[in-house]
Amino acid sequence: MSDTKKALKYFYKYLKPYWKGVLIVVLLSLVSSGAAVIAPTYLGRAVTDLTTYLGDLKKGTASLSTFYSALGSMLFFYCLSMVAIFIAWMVMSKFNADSTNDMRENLFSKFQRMLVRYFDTHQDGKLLSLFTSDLDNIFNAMNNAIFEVISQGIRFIGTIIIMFVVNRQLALTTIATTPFILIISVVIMKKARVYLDKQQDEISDLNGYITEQINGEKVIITNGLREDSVKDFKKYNNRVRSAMFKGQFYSGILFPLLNGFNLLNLAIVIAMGAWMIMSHQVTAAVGLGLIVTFVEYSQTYFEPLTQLTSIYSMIQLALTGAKRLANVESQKDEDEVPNGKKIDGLKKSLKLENVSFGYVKDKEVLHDVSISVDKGKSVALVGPTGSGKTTVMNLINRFYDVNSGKITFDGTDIRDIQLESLRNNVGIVLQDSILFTGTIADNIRYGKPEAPMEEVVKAAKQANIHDFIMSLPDRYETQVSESDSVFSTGQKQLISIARTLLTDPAFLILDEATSNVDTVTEENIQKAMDHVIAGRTSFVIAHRLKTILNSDKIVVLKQGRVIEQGNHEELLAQKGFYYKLYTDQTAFD
Ligand SMILES: Nc1ncnc2c1ncn2[C@@H]1O[C@H](COP(=O)(O)OP(=O)(O)OP(=O)(O)O)[C@@H](O)[C@H]1O
Repeated sequence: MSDTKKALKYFYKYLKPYWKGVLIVVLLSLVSSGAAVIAPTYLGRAVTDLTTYLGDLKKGTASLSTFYSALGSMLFFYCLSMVAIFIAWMVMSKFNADSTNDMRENLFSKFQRMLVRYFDTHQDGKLLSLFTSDLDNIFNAMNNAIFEVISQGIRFIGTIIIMFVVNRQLALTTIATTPFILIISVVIMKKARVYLDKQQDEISDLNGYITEQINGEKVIITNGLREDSVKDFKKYNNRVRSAMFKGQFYSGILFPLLNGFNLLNLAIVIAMGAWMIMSHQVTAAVGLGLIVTFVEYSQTYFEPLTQLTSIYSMIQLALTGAKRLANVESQKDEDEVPNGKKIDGLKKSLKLENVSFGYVKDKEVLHDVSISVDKGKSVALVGPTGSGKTTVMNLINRFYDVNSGKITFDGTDIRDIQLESLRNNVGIVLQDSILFTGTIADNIRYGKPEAPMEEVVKAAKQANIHDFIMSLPDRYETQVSESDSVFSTGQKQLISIARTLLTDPAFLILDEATSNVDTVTEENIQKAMDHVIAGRTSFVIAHRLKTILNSDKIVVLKQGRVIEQGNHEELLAQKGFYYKLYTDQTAFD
C-alpha cells in the first residue's frame, strides 16, 4: 500500500465514528461555498443596475429598487456563508478533538500490546515523537485543513460551473492558465513532499538523540563530553533545519507563485471584458457588470488553489504523521495465546531444553542451552558480561521467543500457556528497577493494588527496605517521582523486590543490580535475596558471586553456552571457569 493510501486509510478509520459531524461540516461547507459563489452574481447585477440607473437619470425613468434588491441579496449570501462557516467550525473542532484523542489513546494502548522487541529497537525519543510532533501535526491539519479542503474544493467546482452559466467566454479566459499552473504545482509539491517527510524523520531522530543524551547526562559529564554532546546535537539539529528549510521553501513557493498567476489572470479577464464591450458584443452596462463579476470569480477561482498550496505543508506533515502512526498500528502484537493453558503455580520444574536464540537473524546469542529449575530450588546464572544471562530471563518471560528448543513450565511449552497466566506466575525483578510516580506504598502494591497495608509492610520487611522507608519523614506515603528521586539504585531494587514479593509469584527471576550499590545496600540486597529465595523457586542472574553462594545450583554461561553446572563447592572443586571467576572476584573484595 502506498504511503498516502496508508495515511488516508488511517484518517478514514478515525473519522468514521464521527461521520455525522463530518457530514454536517460537508453540508455546511456546501451552503457556505454555494452562498459565496452566488454572492458575486448579485455584485455584478448591482453594478449593472447602478450603471443603468445612471444612464436612465437623464431620461427621468431612473429607479434604484433593483440595485437595492441586488445589494440586499449579495449581503444575505455573504452572511449566510459566514454563519455556515461559524457553525461548521464549531462542529469540526469537537470531532477533531475527539478523534485525535482516540488516536492518542489507541497509540498508547498499542504500545501496551506490542512486542518488547519494538521497544528494544526504537529510541524513547522517537516513540515520544509520535505523541508530540506527529499527533500535533495531525491535530493542526485537521483543525485548519479539513474544512479548507472541503470548502475550497466545493468553491472551486461551484465557481467553474457558475462562471460558465454567467459567461462562457470569460469563464474560459479565467481557467485558461490552469493546466499550466497545475503542472508547476504538482512538480513543486512532489519536491516539497520529499523534504517534509524527511523533516519528520529528522525531528524524530533529533528527539531520540535528546532523550538519549538527557538520560546519559551523568555519563556525559563524567567523561567531559558536554561540548561533544552539543556538537553532535548541532549535527542533528542542522539536519532538521536543512530538511525544514527545503520542505517549507518548496511548499511555500507555491503560494506567491499562484498569487502572481492570479494577478496576471485578473489583467487578462479585465482586458477580455473590455474587448467584449469595445467590440460591441455586450453593452457597456452589461460588460462592466461582467468585468466586476469575473474579477470576483477570478479571485474565488484562484483562492482554493492558493489556499490549498498555503496549507500544503500542513497537510503533508499530517499525512506523514498518519503514515507513521499507521505503521505503529500495523506492528505485531504480543501473542496472548487466548486458548492456551492456564497455570496455577509451579508443581515440578521449569526447564530450558536445548534453547537457541538470537535477537537478530544470523547472530545467535544462546546456543543449545539446557537448564532445569526444580520447585523450591534456587538456581543462579553466572557468567561474564554479554554471555546471555539477561537473555535467558527475556525468554522465560516470553519477551522474546526461542528460535529452537523450548522452555517448559511443568512440561508445558510456555508458548502454549496464556500469556497473562504465564506472567502472573513468573515474577521479575529487573536490574534497572523502575519506580512509578506515586507513594512508596503504591509502588510496592503495584502488581496487587488491593493489598492491605500489613502485606505491604511485610513485603518491605522481607525485602529489607522497611527500616529505610520508616526513616523517611512521610514513611510509606513518601512521594516517588523521577524528578526528585531520593533512592539509590540498590534501594530502588529493594522496593522492586518488595513489589514482586507481594505478588508472591510461583517462579521468581531476579536480575541483580550491578551499579551504584553501596556496601550497606549490598548487604541488604544479600539479606533480601536470602529471604526471597528461601523455599521459593527462583532464578537469580548474579553479577556478584557473593550473593549466590548458597544457591542450590549455579549455572555458568559463557558466550551463550552452558559450560559448567553444580553447587558452589562442586564448581570450585572443578577448578574450571567458575573457580577462576570466583577467585578473580574475591581477590577484589
Ligand atoms: N535487544 C537486543 N537486541 C540485540 N542484541 C541484544 C539485545 N540484548 C542483548 N543483546 C546481545 O545479546 C548478547 C547477550 O546479552 P545479555 O544481555 O543476555 O548478556 P548478559 O550476560 O546479561 O550481560 P550483562 O552481565 O552485561 O548484563 C550480547 O551480545 C548482547 O549484545
